[in-house]
Amino acid sequence: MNNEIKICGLRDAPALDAALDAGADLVGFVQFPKSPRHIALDMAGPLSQRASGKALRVALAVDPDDAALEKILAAIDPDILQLHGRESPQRVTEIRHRFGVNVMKAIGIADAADLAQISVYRACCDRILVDAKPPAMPEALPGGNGLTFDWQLIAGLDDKAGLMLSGGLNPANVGDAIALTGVDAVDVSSGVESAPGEKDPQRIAQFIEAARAAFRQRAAPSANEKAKSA
Ligand SMILES: O=C(O)c1ccccc1N[C@@H]1O[C@H](COP(=O)(O)O)[C@@H](O)[C@H]1O
Repeated sequence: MNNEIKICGLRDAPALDAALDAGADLVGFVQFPKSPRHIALDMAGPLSQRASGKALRVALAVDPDDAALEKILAAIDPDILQLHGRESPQRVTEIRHRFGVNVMKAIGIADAADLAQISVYRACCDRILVDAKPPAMPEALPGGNGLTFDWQLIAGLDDKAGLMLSGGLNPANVGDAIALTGVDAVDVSSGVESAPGEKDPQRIAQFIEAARAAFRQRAAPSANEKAKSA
């Protein structure tokens, strides 16, 4: 993973095109009927085809059984399956082997104790997504709640390889999130919307511009380093 930006929860061609035109590296299609970002498979399939070859296509599912997965993978043909539920490491391993799909497992982070899950899932996943832990309310979604968590927890990790940061990111805070945590990849959903499920093309472009600027800034040598090498 190298300086990647994912725009998730795309439900129509204008929103998808806004993400692709602005340079999104990954685009996500949510398969979770309780979410305002859920998209029916007969619509997700053509959208995914439209993105093929332009960005990596991510299908997001929450504790899917094999029958649901078969349908999701057949319709969306994703490059990556994002598992955003309570899937155990054993279930993730089973899914990867049974379906031959790359898996990104979402891990909810609220405090330092949650970080242990990163190494547990690293052993069985292709990528890890760190997200804010959902609030303990029956109506809360497993993700897409627009909530941030303490980024210092990620900043303090020795190994950030393969980590994608999400949770409450938006055009105004993504630059700080990248600078502070040092991650190579970010993901956003509700932070680029005008209303739940309604993507805002301008906010998508602003988010991608801000994230790219932060990645560039990090790659640029500091004035101190320049002076030393002169
Ligand atoms: O977006 C949703 O509705 C959703 C539903 C169920 C599981 C995950 C969901 N979204 C993912 O959550 C994170 C953070 O989202 P946000 O930026 O805080 O809104 C992101 O990976 C979304 O793809």
